Amino acid sequence: MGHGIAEVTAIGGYDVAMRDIEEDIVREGYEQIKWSLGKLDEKDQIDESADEVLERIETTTDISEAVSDADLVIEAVPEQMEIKEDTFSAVDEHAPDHAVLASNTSSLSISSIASATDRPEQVVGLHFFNPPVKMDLVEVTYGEATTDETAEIAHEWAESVNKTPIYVRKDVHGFVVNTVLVPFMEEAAWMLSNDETTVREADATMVYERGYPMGPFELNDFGGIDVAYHFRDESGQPVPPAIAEKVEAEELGKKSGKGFYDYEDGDGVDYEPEDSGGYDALRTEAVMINKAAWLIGNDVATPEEIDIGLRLGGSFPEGMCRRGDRIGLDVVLEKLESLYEEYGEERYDPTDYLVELVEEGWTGEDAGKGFFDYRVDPPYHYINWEIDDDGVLAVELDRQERMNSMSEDMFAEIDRLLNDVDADEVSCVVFEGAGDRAFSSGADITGFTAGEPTDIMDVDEMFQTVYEFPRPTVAKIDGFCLGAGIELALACDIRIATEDSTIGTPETNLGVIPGGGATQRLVRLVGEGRTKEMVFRGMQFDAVQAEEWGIINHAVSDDELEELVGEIVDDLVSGPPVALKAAKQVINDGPEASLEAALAMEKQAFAVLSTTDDMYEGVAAFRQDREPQFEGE
Ligand SMILES: C/C=C/C(=O)SCCNC(=O)CCNC(=O)[C@H](O)C(C)(C)COP(=O)(O)OP(=O)(O)OC[C@H]1O[C@@H](n2cnc3c(N)ncnc32)[C@H](O)[C@@H]1OP(=O)(O)O
Repeated sequence: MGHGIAEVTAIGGYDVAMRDIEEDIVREGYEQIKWSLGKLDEKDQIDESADEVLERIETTTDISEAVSDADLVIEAVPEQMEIKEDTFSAVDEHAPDHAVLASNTSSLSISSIASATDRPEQVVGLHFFNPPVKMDLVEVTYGEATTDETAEIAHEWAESVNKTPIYVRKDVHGFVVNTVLVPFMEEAAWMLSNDETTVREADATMVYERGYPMGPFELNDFGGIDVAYHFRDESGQPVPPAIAEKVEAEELGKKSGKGFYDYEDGDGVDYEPEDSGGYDALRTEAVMINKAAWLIGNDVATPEEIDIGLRLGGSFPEGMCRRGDRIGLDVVLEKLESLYEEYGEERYDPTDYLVELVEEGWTGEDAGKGFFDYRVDPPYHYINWEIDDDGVLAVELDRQERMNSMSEDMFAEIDRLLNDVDADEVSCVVFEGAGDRAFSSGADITGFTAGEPTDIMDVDEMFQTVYEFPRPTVAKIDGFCLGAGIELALACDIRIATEDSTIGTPETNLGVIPGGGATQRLVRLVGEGRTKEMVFRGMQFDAVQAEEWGIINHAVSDDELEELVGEIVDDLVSGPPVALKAAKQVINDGPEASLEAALAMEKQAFAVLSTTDDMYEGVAAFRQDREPQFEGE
């Protein structure tokens, strides 16, 4: 883990001294960084060359040499308190007074670690997820003595190396992510121990019916069953027998060849969709939501932070606060109360904050408020947007952990934004994807088996809203643009992409067809033959071919993208708003009418426009040889 953190830090532009106790170990870490940077360089995922980044990393076995001029020291030694304390005490002795000392522990107390130093107020947790190069999340954890200033320095530093930090405001065991995530595995293990489920039934239900990326036993095997065991044991909590027995038998999961599944003599993870059902998913989710409520009620984290943590750290399709608001907190509370009555276990005891919300009637989205407030300016979780002084509405699809794939919520947020925004304040809309990998990789596939067919069919509303939005829309594509991603782009008026972006309609590979308008919009754009070939074969190709086929307007180099989109936007901003609106309407509606009717539509629009102030302004500007100043009147 240490070398991964060193790599991320160097990619972020910092000089790094990487220290381990033996030359061989530190060299091995360096070689791994070199290999990883080479791969990133090859895939064009770093701005500099691998060698340039490597130049910023030096290795040593001498702790004083490593830390004597450091501003930030990040420890990633084995998870044993004694080793942590020894390391912190040595670092404290040699690091400059101003230096912040951080621990990458995932389970030990920051306060205890800090007590080995004379500067506990400058000690903080910086918990990375594995591998740090790939995983975006960092938990910034306060110890008892940590000052806001120290936590802010750590938070800002994490942002500066392109990570997404969340604050963990109290030093609680498991911090934010594991506090909520561990019950996902544990509750299933309790149910298995009580013969209330089977491994396959639990995994299949959570994946195929509830949309989680892995089942609880699959996840346990993946992360190591001993890790789950120690997590419980360290906190003095009883361990589910199903987990303890596996650890005793040294069946620790994938790494040992056998866990809940058999990876050596069996088929490994082998549950099927038909195994789902029967498992009490709400029981698991209620316990997790109860934990989330406990974190909020005790000022450890906000609902936003918890949900970002679960999405980025646990690859969950949505956070548990959002999920709780959807399920209904009254339903969750009722479930917990009945479990508490039946089993008497502390984990079912509803936390005060959850009870308070329900008593106040704030039971979730349907009530207008739950963990989140949906009443005024409901939150946008999956898109970022702003309108600049020129009226350019920039919409960024932001679900980077899943290639900006579109969940039901993201579809709804785009639709809501375009319906709620005052179109008169908008000159044009530009859609793009957050991060540097994708515009959007399509609809969220994990939602396919979890949702009702009617929910999935509802997505077309958003595409239609985009298509009919009365202002010009532009898709700025850089990276994967697949499935619903290209369908959103096709609903836009103009599409610009970087040359190596991947455009395609892979839906038939999933046994479905495009459902956001591609079959119809593509056929109108590129004809039946090409549409059928693309859709039937689930084709994906680069933007140069997409331009050749007429699917996008321009394929440009990485350097040219901003410039060309900027030029187009400038033209749209300075164009005559009423005429652009009319042009869009006539161009959109014309093909659905007979030529005669379409020409009549155009003629009528022309006639109306010829009475506008903008037309007089256009003509006057032409005569006076100046740029027109259109007012949209
Ligand atoms: C009505 C509309 C219907 C549709 O749109 S159907 C969906 C059509 N789209 C697709 O079939 C594309 C699916 N995605 C892919 O094929 C690949 O991804 C890419 C080629 C885009 C990229 O591949 P790579 O570079 O190897 O990345 P990675 O590890 O596959 O993706 C990173 C994380 O993103 C998740 N992800 C990507 N696309 C989707 C998606 N469309 N729905 C849900 N998750 C997605 C992955 O699973 C993974 O996640 P983890 O890191 O947890 O393993």
